[in-house]
Amino acid sequence: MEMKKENRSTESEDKARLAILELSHMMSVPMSLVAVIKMKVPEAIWEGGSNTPLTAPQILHRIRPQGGGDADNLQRILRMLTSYNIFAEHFSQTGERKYSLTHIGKTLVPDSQGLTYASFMLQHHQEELMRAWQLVGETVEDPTTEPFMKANGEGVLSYYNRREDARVLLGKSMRGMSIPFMRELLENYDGFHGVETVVDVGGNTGICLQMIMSKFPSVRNGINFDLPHSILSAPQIPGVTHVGGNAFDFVPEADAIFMKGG
Ligand SMILES: C[S@@+](CC[C@H](N)C(=O)[O-])C[C@H]1O[C@@H](n2cnc3c(N)ncnc32)[C@H](O)[C@@H]1O
Repeated sequence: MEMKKENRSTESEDKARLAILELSHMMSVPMSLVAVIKMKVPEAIWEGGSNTPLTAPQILHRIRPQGGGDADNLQRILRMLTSYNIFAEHFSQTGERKYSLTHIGKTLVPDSQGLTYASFMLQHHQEELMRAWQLVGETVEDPTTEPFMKANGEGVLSYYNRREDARVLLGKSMRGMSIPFMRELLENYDGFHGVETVVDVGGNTGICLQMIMSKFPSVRNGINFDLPHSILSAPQIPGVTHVGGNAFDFVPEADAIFMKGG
């Protein structure tokens, strides 16, 4: 029997329903990604560059050599992340599912310098930030206090000031993201020729400044300017002075200002 036209959904309505279902489950993607990073699944598969496709029990054996764990649940997580192109799925002749890393998955494995995007993912999904995200609507309904403060009983600056582990994670996440980016940028940009003093506003550990100065010897003075808590863990870098302050109040003088966000 033919359905009445008004009861039939259009193709775009079908797509809309699928899209809203996917959005409703979106949380499963970052949470599963964080879980596999914490369990060191990408390193277990990569194993020094072999990237050999492995079954879930084989991966479990590598991450838990002492035994235990649930391979079926690990496989569920791997299959879901495969649909987001983190892992590639391979079928053996006996029908077993095996998993290797895609190019995206490989970004979660530390390179020869220990750099990885895994720290960036962990930084953005730490418990205190996740609690604040649950209150994002309050920025509209009651913007008098920032969500981080409402959720955690202290402001974000005080949190990073107090928690060295959080500062270290932030530093690692910035390095993992910024060093590959800066390598690429400095290969193609030569605007620092002849410049003597550069201030990096929001420079965090000062790594971008260090890379600029090693490519452009004319830059003899680097000023790494960041909020006071951020420069607490900044390492000593020859030629770089770490200055604490708020860019909305002042920015130290220099020949050139550099600024790069995450
Ligand atoms: C996303 S990180 C970028 C770090 C670095 N530029 C990089 O690309 O690796 C942003 C930095 O800006 C700093 N920041 C945020 N607000 C600031 C302000 N008002 N004044 C100075 N620094 C600030 C943060 O502390 C943090 O280190």
